[in-house]
Amino acid sequence: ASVKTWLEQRGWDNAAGTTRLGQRGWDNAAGTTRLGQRGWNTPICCDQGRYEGGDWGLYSGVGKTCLLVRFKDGAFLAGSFISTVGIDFRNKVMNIDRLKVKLQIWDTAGQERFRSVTHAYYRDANALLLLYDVTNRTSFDNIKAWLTEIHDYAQQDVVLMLLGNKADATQQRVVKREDGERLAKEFGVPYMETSAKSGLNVELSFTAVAKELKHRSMKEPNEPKFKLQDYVNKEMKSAGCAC
Ligand SMILES: Nc1nc2c(ncn2[C@@H]2O[C@H](COP(=O)(O)OP(=O)(O)OP(=O)(O)O)[C@@H](O)[C@H]2O)c(=O)[nH]1
Repeated sequence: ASVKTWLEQRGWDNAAGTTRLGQRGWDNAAGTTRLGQRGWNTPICCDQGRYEGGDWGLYSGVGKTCLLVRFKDGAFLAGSFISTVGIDFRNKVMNIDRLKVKLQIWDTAGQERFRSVTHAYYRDANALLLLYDVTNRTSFDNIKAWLTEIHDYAQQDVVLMLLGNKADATQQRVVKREDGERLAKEFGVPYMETSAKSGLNVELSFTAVAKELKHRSMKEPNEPKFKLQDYVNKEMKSAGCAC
């Protein structure tokens, strides 16, 4: 969709095509604007999926909350696992291309019993971070079903990223990186492996999504298209990452 269409789909008026980021809910100098309040930029971490038969399974524990806490506070939530109830919100201010941006991030519960709640939220998301757990084959196998679900319910041009989390757990790994890459390629979504425990690619994944959204809203007619996967590859390469 054109930028104009994209903005209109989100209820922004762009008649003159001249409005700028600050007017669109990107954080201002006072740090008071909330993207989420304006229908903006709300990546969700989610892990639900559907078995072939069509029933939903339980996909709790892939590390959504830990990834978010790592991103927001730079820490790893070690110890006992407390499952998210319903939905949780966290805000984080980032600097994107010299602009201060506040993201509102929705952390969804992975348990089946909360599915109707979480379902309602991803329809309004501007971006979705879709997680599986590299130590849990079922969580990976159900990504296809989850992508179908996104196709059916999320906004048509939602920004997507597939993340294989728990990459630090080398001993327990059952899903190869190549499998994740292949699946991402098949569905045309950017992909990388992350670790909430070590911090691997956590900042990068959120930054890449925020950049994509910012580029979409700010795009000048002659500006080249921002390519999320290229950006991610370049950043990983320059960090010397063999991941
Ligand atoms: N080794 C390792 N463990 C992780 C990582 N991320 C999360 N965990 C562990 O996985 C378990 C579940 O993490 P959560 O972040 O609570 O999982 P969740 O996906 O939010 O679960 P729900 O809220 O039930 O949907 C916890 O015991 C974490 O310590 C990671 O990157 N590496």
